[in-house]
Amino acid sequence: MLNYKKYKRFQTIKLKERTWPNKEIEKAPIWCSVDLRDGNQSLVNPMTVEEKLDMFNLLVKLGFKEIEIGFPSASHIEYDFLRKLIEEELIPEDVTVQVLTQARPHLIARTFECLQGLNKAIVHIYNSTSILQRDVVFNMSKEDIKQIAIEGTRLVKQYVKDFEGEIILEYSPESFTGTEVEYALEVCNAVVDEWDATPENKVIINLPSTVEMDTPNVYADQIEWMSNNFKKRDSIILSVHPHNDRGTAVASAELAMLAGADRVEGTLFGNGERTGNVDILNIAYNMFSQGVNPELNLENIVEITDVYERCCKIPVHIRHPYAGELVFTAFSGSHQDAINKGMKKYEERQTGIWEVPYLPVDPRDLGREYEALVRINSQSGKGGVAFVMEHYFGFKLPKAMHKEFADIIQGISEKTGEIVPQLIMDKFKEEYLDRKKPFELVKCRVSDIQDSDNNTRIDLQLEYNGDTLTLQAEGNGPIDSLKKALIESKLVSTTILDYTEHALGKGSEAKAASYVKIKRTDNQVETFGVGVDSNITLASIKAVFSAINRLYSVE
Ligand SMILES: CC(=O)SCCNC(=O)CCNC(=O)[C@H](O)C(C)(C)COP(=O)(O)OP(=O)(O)OC[C@H]1O[C@@H](n2cnc3c(N)ncnc32)[C@H](O)[C@@H]1OP(=O)(O)O
Ligand SMILES: CC(C)C(=O)C(=O)O
Repeated sequence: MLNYKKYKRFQTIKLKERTWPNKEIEKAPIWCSVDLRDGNQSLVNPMTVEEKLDMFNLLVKLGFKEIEIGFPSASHIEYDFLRKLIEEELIPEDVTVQVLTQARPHLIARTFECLQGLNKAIVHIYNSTSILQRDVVFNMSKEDIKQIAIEGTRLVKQYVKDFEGEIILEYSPESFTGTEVEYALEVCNAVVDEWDATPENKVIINLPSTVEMDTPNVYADQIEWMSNNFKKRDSIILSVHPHNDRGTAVASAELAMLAGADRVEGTLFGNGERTGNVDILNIAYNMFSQGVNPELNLENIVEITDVYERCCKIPVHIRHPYAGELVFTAFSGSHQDAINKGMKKYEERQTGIWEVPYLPVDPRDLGREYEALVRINSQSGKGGVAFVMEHYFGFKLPKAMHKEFADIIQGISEKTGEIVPQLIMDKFKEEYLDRKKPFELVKCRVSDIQDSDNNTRIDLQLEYNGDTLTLQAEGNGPIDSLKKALIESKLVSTTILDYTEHALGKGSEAKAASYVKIKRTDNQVETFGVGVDSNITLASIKAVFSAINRLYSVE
């Protein structure tokens, strides 16, 4: 049995009048990407300077205005990367870079050395305040730990005096979720005081769930409690930095925003220590899917995925929210049917409001294609096959024909697994368009006539079981004339039950696709036939022979 008694629950807080459950996310927070720092420090092989630059450029393109570019005092690569950004003037004017350092004198000194020449930066200092780390890592009292934060702030302040650019301070009581809130508050208030923060010169107080330890509602309570109890709330930008140990970082960030967070730190696809940071794309697309402007340029998820996979060397999972290869794909019949119908209604209604079953967002808004919405295997149904025929090849099969063709396709997919669109089309040709036995239409002339009973004459040349046949008849229209010619030939006995057609393609290249449903009167078997031709009359005649060939093919 699992030894669950080995674990204890961390204290929750008893918030009496929490307000966050009644709120909604109405605007984007200040986003800060920590891909180049928290994301990078968790990689098997941290990014090279070139890869960091690729990632930085992507983040700028996505519209991040605050980017933690690294921990310059940690390594040469980190240091050199910031120097490159500064010396080659690669930081756009509206982007503020952020650098992380422990609240330790030599690391702060090195950080400021690296920052020289920059107009504006966020200097992010941290020390762990958690009960556990105070004990096992530092073996220090609460007061001593608070002094690390105060001393770090004092040092930054000193360096700022000789620094030509603007410095914003960010302070993180690292492992906040393992810290008593009262103590975290005491440390943060001390930093705010030491910095002399004012509403005009705000300090960023970042409350990380360095390790996600509880359900998102507990994190939200902690954030709301802190937000309500800061001495100088108006002088603070309240930031959160959720990790994903329990797999609920996105929910934690969202509830924290309801609870008062102004700013969210996270990464693309949630890369970061252990199970990662919060996935900023996920939160942003969630907002977008609820009609809230995420204030990031997220139109091209394919490009975002490519750069991320290249720089981090981590593949994006096929089921990753919004980005995964399969997240807009249905294999199962009932989902395919609902998507197919929903897409048709969406196109017909033209309301501009997206409402399609199973698809929380329009894949095209993210730079994804509709084709991948439906893929066919043995779990698929007739709606899915019809969707593929229409969206890949332009054939709008009549509703009554869906089952007939889907059954043929399922017969194959049950044996072979997934069946790709081109194979579906190949089968469609084999079954309907290319049948030449027992009848092959060699020539066909349809002419208008002046007759009291009939207005059309048809002349046909056919190959039939190795013989050449010529048939002709008069009727009201081409199909009626054809029907009469076939009856007179006595080779078949059929009734035409249904007929539809539509244009295939556009402009001068357009063809007609015709569908007929025919019944064999001797055995009552019914089937569809399909004909395609640039001449609409010929398309319908071909459709009749397609159906007849299907009905008589086994003889
Ligand atoms: C939650 C987070 O993600 S925080 C960010 C973590 N990121 C990184 O650590 C990546 C970059 N880090 C590094 O390159 C290195 O760890 C450095 C440069 C920061 C420090 O390197 P070193 O001093 O050689 O080693 P190390 O990290 O093991 O230092 C541990 C010491 O720092 C102390 N320490 C750790 N954090 C702090 C802090 N915020 N303030 C003061 N002391 C600290 C520890 O108590 C320990 O002290 P001890 O040597 O007396 O036992
Ligand atoms: C430095 C801090 C913000 C951090 O990365 C964390 O706590 O996870």
